[in-house]
Amino acid sequence: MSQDFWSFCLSRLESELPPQQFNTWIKTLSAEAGTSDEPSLRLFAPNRFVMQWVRERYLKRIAELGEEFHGGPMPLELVMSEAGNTRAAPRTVAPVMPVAAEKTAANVAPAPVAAPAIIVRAEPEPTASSADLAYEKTRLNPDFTFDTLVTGRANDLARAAAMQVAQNPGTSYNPLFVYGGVGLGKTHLVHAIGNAVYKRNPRAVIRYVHVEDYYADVVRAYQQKSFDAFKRYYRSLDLLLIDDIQFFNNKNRTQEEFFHAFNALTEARKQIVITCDTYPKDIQGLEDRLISRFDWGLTVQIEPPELEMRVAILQKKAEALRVELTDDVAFLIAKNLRSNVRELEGALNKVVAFARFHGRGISLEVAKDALKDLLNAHNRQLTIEHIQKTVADYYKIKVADMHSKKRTRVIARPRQVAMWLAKDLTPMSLPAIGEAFGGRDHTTVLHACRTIADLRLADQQLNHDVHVLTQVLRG
Ligand SMILES: Nc1ncnc2c1ncn2[C@@H]1O[C@H](COP(=O)(O)OP(=O)(O)OP(=O)(O)O)[C@@H](O)[C@H]1O
Repeated sequence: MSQDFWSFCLSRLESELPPQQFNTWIKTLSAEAGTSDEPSLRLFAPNRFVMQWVRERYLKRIAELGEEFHGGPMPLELVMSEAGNTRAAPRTVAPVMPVAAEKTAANVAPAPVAAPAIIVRAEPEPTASSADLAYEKTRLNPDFTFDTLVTGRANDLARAAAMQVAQNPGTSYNPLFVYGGVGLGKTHLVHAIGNAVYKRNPRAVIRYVHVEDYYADVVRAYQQKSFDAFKRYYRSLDLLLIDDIQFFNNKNRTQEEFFHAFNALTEARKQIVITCDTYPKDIQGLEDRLISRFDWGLTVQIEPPELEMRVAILQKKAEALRVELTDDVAFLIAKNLRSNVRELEGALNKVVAFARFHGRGISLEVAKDALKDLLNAHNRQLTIEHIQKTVADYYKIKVADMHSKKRTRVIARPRQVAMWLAKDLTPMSLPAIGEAFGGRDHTTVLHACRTIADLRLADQQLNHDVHVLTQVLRG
C-alpha cells in the first residue's frame, strides 16, 4: 500500500539526507495514499516555499523510490496543503488520479489505465511578482513568524530578545546567539526575525542560511574562483541568519570566511543571528576567535517546553492544518512527547494522516491507535537509577553518593540536580524520589527542586548542566 510506501520512503530519505534537510523539508510534508489496488501518493507541502524546494530537490528521488517499492511506476503528486494555500481559493482534496496532461520533465509516458505511469504533478506556481522574488531570495519560510510561535517559559527570553532584534536590527544585540536542543524552535525563531524585519522594511537585504549551505557556498566559490563575489554578497547583507553553527566543526576555510564576514557585518552595524545546539564555549572544533565574538552580543537559550506549552503548540499546529483537536487528544500527545517540538508535530501529522486514511474523525481512540508504537516506547519509563548514574557520570562522582549522607557541595549539588531531573522526567512522587535517594524525606526533595529551579536562573553553568543532562536522558 502507498501508505507503507511513504513510511519506506521516509526511512530511505532519512538515511540518505543530512538530518537538517530531512527534518526541514521532508518531515513537513504530509501524505495521502491511494489504495492497494491503485497505489498512488499525494504529498502536501505546508506552503509554497516548501513546495518549491521539495519539487526542485527531492521529488525526482521520491518518484524513483516509488518505482523501486512498487516494482513499477506510481502516480505521485505534490500540492500545497489547503492551509498553506493562501493565494488560491481553498479547494477540496480529490482522490489522486493519473493526470497525464500535467507531466513534468521527470515523468515517463502517459498513464495506461492498468499500469499507471509515474506522474509527478507539482502544482503550477502562481505568478510571482518582483516583490515575491525578492522575498524568496531571503530563503525565509513565511509560516515561521512570531505569530505562529507559541510562547512559554521555555522560550520567552529568547522570543523577547528576538523581537527586540527584529525591531532594532544591528543595534540591540549583535550577534544574537540562540541555543537549545534539537527541534525546539530555533529555526522558527530566526525566520520570525527575518520575516518581521522584511515586513517593516521590504528593501532590507536578508539571508537565511543553514551552515551546510554556507559551507557549500564557500566550496563553490573556491571551485569557481569566485571568492570576490561570495565576499561581496555576504558582506552586503543587512541581516544574516545563520542556522546550526555547530556544523562548522573543523571546517577551517569556512570558519575563516565567516570570521571576516562577521567582522565586516558587525562593524557596519548589520545584524547577525546565530543558532546552535549548544552554548558557544561548548561548540566542538570552533576557533576561539569566533567563540569569543559570539559572546559580544546576547546569548539566549530555548528549553524544552512544559506540558501546557506543548498542548498550546499542538493546538496552533492543528489550527494551521485546519483540523479540530480536542483537549484530550492534545494532552495525550503532549504528555508522551516531551523533549522535541518537531516530534510533537510529527505525532500530530501521524494522527491526522491515520484518521484520514481510515476515514475516521480525530478521537482519543484514533490517536492511541495511530501512535501505538510511540506510546509503547514511551511507556518504557526512564528509571531513577538511570538518572542517578547519568548524573554521577557527568559530575564524576560515585553513584553511591546519590544515596549517601555527604553534604559537601561537590556531591550535594549533583544529588540535587538528579532529584530535580527525577521530578521533571518521571511521574514519581516526591516521597518516592526521596526514598530512592537514600531514604530522604519528601521535604528534602522539594527543597532540592526549588534550589535547582532558582539556581538555573542565576547560574549559567548549572543551567547548562541541567540542559545537557535533560537532553541526554531524553535521548
Ligand atoms: N514555540 C513554538 N511554537 C510553535 N511551533 C514551534 C515552537 N517551537 C518549535 N516549533 C515547531 O517545531 C518544529 C521544529 O522547530 P525548528 O526547526 O525551529 O527547531 P530547531 O530548534 O531549529 O531544530 P534543529 O536543532 O533540528 O535545527 C517547527 O515546525 C517549528 O515550527
